[in-house]
Amino acid sequence: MGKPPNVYTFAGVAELAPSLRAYVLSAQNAAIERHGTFRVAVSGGSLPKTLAQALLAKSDGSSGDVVDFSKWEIFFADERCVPLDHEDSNYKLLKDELLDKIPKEEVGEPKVFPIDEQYLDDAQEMADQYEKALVSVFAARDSVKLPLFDLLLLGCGPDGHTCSLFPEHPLLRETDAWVLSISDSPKPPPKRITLSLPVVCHGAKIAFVATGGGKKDIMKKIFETEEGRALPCGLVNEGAGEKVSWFTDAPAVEGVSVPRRGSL
Ligand SMILES: O=C1O[C@H](COP(=O)(O)O)[C@@H](O)[C@H](O)[C@H]1O
Repeated sequence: MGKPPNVYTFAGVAELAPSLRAYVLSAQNAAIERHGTFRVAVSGGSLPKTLAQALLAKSDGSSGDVVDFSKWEIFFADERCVPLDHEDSNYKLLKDELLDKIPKEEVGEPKVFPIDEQYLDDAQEMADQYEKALVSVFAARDSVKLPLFDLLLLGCGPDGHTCSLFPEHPLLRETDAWVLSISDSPKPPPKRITLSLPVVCHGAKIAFVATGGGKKDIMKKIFETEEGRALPCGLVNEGAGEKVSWFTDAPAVEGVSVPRRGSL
């Protein structure tokens, strides 16, 4: 690995949210400058709530602190094979926490890429169709080896999983596909689709948000042990190095020694 990931720590979520906002908007502004759009992959779990707290806050009025949702293309880092209005749906979670609360007249409306509900019974077909959606946005599969997300916003499960990439699962060895299916997820629901590890690590920027005392043990494992470095979150740290930033609160990293603590 080159340079290690950045780890930012705040007293709590209220203190973390403004820095997450600054980080996301810096990625947004750079992406719009580069290619006119901001392509983001978003996780479910605890992330959408914190993200909403960051993005729905009032702007400080500076030129860089403007959310331009009209330029956002939002994809799902992983999704459960359930209807879009199901309690387990990552899309529903994002919709309830963030999308439905966006003041569209002020900051525009993002283009969102949910799963296609007609493939709910067939996780592999669902993954193939989602990959096709990525191909249509990120150019032809043959000409682009991997899709380049401007930013991936990820969670870290208490077992070290991220997206729907679970510890020791054979999907971690996948090197070719962009989107994978899983039918034996150890965390319910069992049928899901997920971005592959190479796609995650290829992202221009990758942010993990891990908050609360419930993450302390897994953070210790990821940052302090060999075993933890082989967990999905550890593999992203290893594969993407300094492109990775961890947004944590004090309870999540209490007593954890991290390689590089920074301030934004
Ligand atoms: O099942 C999932 O869990 C992870 C982690 O969730 P968290 O609540 O511990 O933050 C999440 O990132 C992923 O998108 C989701 O499908």
